[in-house]
Amino acid sequence: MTDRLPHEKGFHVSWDQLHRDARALAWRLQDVAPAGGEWRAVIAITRGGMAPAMIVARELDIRTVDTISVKSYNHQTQSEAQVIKSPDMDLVGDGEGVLIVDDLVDTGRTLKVVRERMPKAHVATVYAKPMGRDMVDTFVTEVSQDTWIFFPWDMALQYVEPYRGA
Ligand SMILES: O=P(O)(O)OC[C@H]1O[C@H](OP(=O)(O)OP(=O)(O)O)[C@H](O)[C@@H]1O
Ligand code: HPA
Ligand SMILES: [Mg+2]
Repeated sequence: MTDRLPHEKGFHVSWDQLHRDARALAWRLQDVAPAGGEWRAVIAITRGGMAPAMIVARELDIRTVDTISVKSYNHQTQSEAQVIKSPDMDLVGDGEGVLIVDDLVDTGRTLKVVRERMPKAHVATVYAKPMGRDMVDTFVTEVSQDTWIFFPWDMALQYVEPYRGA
């Protein structure tokens, strides 16, 4: 995971916005569905991919959903990703006809290891940053590399002081 501290900008996503954007992703995916029009399964990249994957699976009426879990390790400046939970590989095979969903691509490290496992799968994210964009087949919104995306599951409503105090 990239450190959020050096990021210049923040892009705050509400549940409502995420729902709309994940639906927009499903809409785009309809047009690139495999021959016959059906994806065999959705694979969510945990944990951030689970909410978008649920929405996409609902919109496209895909009932088979599995997960892959990828953990990033930081060894000083070098960061690498490892699969710590695989989907059912009998189901997934080489990924043909399978849709992989994540909330965003940033550096592309997560998707690199996922793609190695399922080279023929279609990879979709809701948001994308330029460094990782080429790892994704379909996405909805691009933000700049120096933007940190804040997701609704990491946020809480909070009181804010008015601009002018009493
Ligand atoms: O393109 P990358 O640089 O690899 O970054 C993108 C990944 O980082 C975040 O997941 P994270 O590993 O923080 O775990 P989480 O989904 O459980 O929050 C995000 O949900 C993506 O999966
Ligand atoms: O911009 C981001 N937001 C949340 N999680 C992330 N993981 C990598 N980049 C990001
Ligand atoms: Mg993630």
